[in-house]
Amino acid sequence: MSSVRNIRGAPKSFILFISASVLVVIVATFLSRSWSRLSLISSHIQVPAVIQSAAPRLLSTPSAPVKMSYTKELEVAQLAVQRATQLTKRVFHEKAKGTTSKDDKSPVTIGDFGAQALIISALKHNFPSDEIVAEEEADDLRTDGTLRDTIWDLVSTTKLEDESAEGMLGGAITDVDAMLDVIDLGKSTGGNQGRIWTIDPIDGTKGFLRGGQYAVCLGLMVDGDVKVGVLGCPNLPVDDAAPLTADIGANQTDEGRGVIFSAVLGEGASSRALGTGKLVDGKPISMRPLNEMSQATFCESVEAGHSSHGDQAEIAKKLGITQPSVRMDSQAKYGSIARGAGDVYLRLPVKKTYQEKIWDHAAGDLIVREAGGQVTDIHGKRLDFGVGRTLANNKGVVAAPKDVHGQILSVVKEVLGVN
Ligand SMILES: Nc1ncnc2c1ncn2[C@@H]1O[C@H](COP(=O)(O)OS(=O)(=O)O)[C@@H](OP(=O)(O)O)[C@H]1O
Ligand SMILES: [Mg+2]
Ligand SMILES: [Mg+2]
Ligand SMILES: [Mg+2]
Repeated sequence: MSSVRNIRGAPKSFILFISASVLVVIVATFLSRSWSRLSLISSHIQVPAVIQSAAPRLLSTPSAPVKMSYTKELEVAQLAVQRATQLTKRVFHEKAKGTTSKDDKSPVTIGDFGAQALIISALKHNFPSDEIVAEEEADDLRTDGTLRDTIWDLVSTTKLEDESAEGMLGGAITDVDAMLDVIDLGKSTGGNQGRIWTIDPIDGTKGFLRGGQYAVCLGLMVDGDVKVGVLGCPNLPVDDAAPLTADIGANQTDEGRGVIFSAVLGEGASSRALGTGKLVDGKPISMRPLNEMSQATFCESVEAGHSSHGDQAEIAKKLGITQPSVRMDSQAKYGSIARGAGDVYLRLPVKKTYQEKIWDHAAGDLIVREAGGQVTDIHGKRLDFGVGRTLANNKGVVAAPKDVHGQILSVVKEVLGVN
């Protein structure tokens, strides 16, 4: 029987099959390259948040996970923190920093109330149905007219210099009574359901009063997990490579100081100079590799009542660390180790009954983890932000580069006598 053959004698059907296969491969390669080029281009285009979050759902197969980048949340949070730091800096430079004492005897200033009002108003403008857990409440201001008017004077006159940035935050609060109501929107009980913002308008109030480190802190939790974290640190050097120094004291100038640390879960951490209008460009940050434990720099609280200095010193000694620890107030400690200016932050419980507040740790925890660190309590448990306004399931904090965290934790447990 004769069959149709080509020059090398292969059957025609076989040649057709090979040609079709080659064609399929060429078309597939072309499509996949075009797709990645398209993705690359789209990553440089500012696409509205609503389209960004919907796009993966529309383009991916039904089983693929939906990627949320929290673009709008991050931008609003950074701008809100930036605006709030303008108010706190005005308080420091222009106003008498008179304090009132809270029930736990800790200080609160006009800066704390004012910063909280400005941040909540920006969040409510952009995300009206989100809940908020914030440190301060307006009770004292409702009965003290002078205090209330001083704060209103600051809040009503603090704006970002860039109109579109200020517009994104919704502009000014309408009047003094609205300001009190806005401050009191931060009374959510927290938990592990839905979207909850956590605000510490001035963390390290004692540091703020001394002219030392403090931080304006904002975090977004979704179902108990921190997704976005932002820390504004007006008194830290802008330069990520600047050596870590203790409290800078009351006579500092703002020159070369002021930094915002930010992170989105799964997308890394960054730092940028704290400005007064639009956000300036940020750059990625990461913890520094620690080749020799003896070279590690430890950060700890200034207040011995917040973290045991004695236990910290013993832990450092057992690890062979000779350098004295650097004491600084606030979550500036988290930001400093995240950018490799220090290595380890220990917060060692002083009182059995004290429960850490979620606003003292949410942003810092995410920023350190996104910069390559591990953050746990003294028992090695991840910090659990989903159980209310406090970290009721945790004791203390151990934050360190991922690869040495276990080694440090075992010495912490040994010195504190815990499992
Ligand atoms: N007993 C006790 N133990 C642990 N922590 C406490 C305690 N009392 C208060 N606080 C909280 O400490 C927050 C200040 O953070 P730091 O400890 O990092 O700063 S400091 O160096 O001690 O000033 C501080 O935050 P701010 O009130 O925002 O300044 C408090 O929430
Ligand atoms: Mg406080
Ligand atoms: Mg605080
Ligand atoms: Mg505070």
